[in-house]
Amino acid sequence: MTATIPVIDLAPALNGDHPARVRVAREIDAACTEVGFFTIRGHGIPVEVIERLRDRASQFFNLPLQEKLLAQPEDPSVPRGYRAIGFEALSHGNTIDTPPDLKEYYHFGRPSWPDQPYYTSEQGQRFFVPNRWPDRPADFADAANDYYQRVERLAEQLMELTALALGLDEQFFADKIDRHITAMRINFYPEQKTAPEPGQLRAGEHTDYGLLTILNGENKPGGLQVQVRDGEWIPVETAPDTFVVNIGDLLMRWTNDRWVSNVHRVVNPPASAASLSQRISMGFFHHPNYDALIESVAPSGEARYPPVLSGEYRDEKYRVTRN
Ligand SMILES: O=C(O)CCC(=O)C(=O)O
Ligand SMILES: [Fe+2]
Repeated sequence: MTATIPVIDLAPALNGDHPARVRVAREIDAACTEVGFFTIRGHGIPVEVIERLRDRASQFFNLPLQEKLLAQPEDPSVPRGYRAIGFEALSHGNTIDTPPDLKEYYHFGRPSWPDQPYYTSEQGQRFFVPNRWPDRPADFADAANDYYQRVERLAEQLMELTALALGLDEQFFADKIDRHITAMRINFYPEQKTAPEPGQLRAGEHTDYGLLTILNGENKPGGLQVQVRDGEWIPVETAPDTFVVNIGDLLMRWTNDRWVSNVHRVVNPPASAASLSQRISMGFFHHPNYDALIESVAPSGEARYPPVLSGEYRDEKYRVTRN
């Protein structure tokens, strides 16, 4: 039987009593154990918020390249602003050698933070980097900040359910994510006017790095696929008012491999549709406080990974995926 991505309705957990939360947590546990991906509805984020950011992103990415490049930091290690095709190969994070991804992206984080050493020290500045916004469209920043803040709240709620699903206190993760270093990326996969190089994809196969990725995608030719247990690649449907949630490496390590940070990729559109197939996806890469130590907690038994610091893990992944 072909595996499918489970759809989980969050509404009973967000509005309901403890037994309702436990039922939803069980669904999350099953999905993360089996495939590491699930789709959520009933999440409470208005579709207008999603559509507004999608629309502003589309306006930006359809500007001339010269104008977009004004929003590209010169220093390649700055994780903010615009990045053009050729900058990144995600597969390198999993030591697979491919040509660069056929995507552009816009990288941003929270708009502001407290004036405290955790954020402003030399180390803090690696993770709390001022956003960079283009002149056009004028309210791109507003749309992005609104979206970021709403999904940030959703991530907190999902981490409470995650703790419940793992048999931990619901607040287990609270002090590990209260100063999180989450970045968002809006990925733009342009139409393909020339054939890709051998082995070149919109996004090469990879696993994500952090806790949970919360992604709003688009069902277009040349979309997201996840590799299931028997090695088969299956498509991940992404309706406009839902999010795809997948777990990242740090959460997999935290669960001592009970949950799987699964391999996924974005394929090329078929040649017949390639010149018409723009696609946008918007990913919130929830990542713990940079000083959180990730040690396997569940289930008990011998830890399969040495402890790792959240911030170090992210920096190393950014370094190796830069093309
Ligand atoms: O575009 C997508 O649907 C997924 C992109 C992705 O996996 C990523 O940016 O990590
Ligand atoms: Fe990914």
